[in-house]
Amino acid sequence: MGKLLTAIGLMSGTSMDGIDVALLRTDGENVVQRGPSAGYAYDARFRARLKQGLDDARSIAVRTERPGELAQLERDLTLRHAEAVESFLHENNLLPENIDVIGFHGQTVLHRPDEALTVQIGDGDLLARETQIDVVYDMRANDMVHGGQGAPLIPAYHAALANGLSEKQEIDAPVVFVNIGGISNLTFVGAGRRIVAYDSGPGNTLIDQWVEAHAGIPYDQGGMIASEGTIVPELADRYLSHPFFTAEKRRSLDRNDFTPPSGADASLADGARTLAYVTAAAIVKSAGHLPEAPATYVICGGGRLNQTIMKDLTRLAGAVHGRVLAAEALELNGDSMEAEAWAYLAVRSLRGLPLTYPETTGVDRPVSGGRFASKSVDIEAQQATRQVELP
Ligand SMILES: Nc1ncnc2c1ncn2[C@@H]1O[C@H](COP(=O)(O)OP(=O)(O)OP(=O)(O)O)[C@@H](O)[C@H]1O
Ligand SMILES: CC(=O)N[C@H]1[C@@H]2OC[C@@H](O2)[C@@H](O)[C@@H]1O[C@H](C)C(=O)O
Repeated sequence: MGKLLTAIGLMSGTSMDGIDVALLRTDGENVVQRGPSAGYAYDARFRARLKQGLDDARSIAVRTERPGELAQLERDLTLRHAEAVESFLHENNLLPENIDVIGFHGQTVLHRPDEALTVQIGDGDLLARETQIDVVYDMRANDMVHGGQGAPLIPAYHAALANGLSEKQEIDAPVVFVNIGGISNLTFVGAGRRIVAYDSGPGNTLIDQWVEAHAGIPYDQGGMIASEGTIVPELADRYLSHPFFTAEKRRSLDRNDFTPPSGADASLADGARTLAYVTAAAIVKSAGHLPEAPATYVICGGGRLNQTIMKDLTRLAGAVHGRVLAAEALELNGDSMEAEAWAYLAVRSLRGLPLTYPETTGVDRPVSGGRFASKSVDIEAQQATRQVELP
């Protein structure tokens, strides 16, 4: 066992609903001690700025470019993360010196794996300065440099969690972890801890876009709207016949890879119902590319709170002998898992351990990643300046 470090993970996912924060003590390998977690929601104005940021990012050709308002947005996003850390520490009676490292995801504003281009805005140096905690950030870039899709990165953490679960008798192997966020992704954990992972299709983004456009609300709480509708088969087929599902190679997704239906395609309830079905069916369809049919599906991410998705998933996976469980049924936290993962990955990065593998992102060989921002860089810089100024 390596030295245990205390890490905070920060995730602002593709749903752009807020910042998830989680504390973890870990050696970056098998020891995972989960601590408190919290979510800090964005206000509607900031969400709108983030959405505008996706448009501004479309013209980026080199990943350091920040066209339009992106530079200011990156600064404001980072400061919001610093505030989230400050609140989290305060709420849990912790001090910056109790934390060894922060794993900072930032916000994905552009993801084009076919062009080896992925951009997460988030200024690690500024966050380290503001929080007075060392930061590891920009964790997707090195994977892409080595031929990977740059996503998903959570599988290494899923594998560590599966290790803890394997002692529980009630779990039938093989297990697949499914994260239903804005986009959905899955991690298969097979015999000998073999992990196979990829993005599995649209998650909540299409549903969110649909109910926002036609009901003025950010998401379909509990899947209530969907529960009153009927599946429109032609619309479902349009999504499920996308070449993404039949391609030879698994490809990671950008938020904009699937576009929402038009108002003419369905009523509000039927549209929500159809998109919930598409989310569930996409997961089971994508699971068809795994080495074996999963016996247990562990569902994480906000989509597990949409009961219509969960009912469809239970039925569709059940038809191929898979049992569907929400993360909480295994005493895991489906809301904070991604933030926990970023804490875990930060510790792996510090230790030079791989973050990604050929069977998770398609990378050439297992590679580590992440950039390091020291909390003390400024003090050193100031001291250097003072020395220069001495007569
Ligand atoms: N109570 C609820 N009922 C139904 N859906 C919900 C509920 N709470 C959250 N969601 C859905 O979950 C989404 C947020 O999920 P999550 O936080 O897992 O996504 P994310 O981390 O932003 O995305 P990704 O994993 O793709 O990066 C919301 O946009 C919403 O659609
Ligand atoms: C480029 C990017 O930010 N991708 C996200 C997104 O949200 C879900 C899915 O698409 C996954 O590939 C990834 O996030 C998760 C947390 C990951 O990297 O594991």
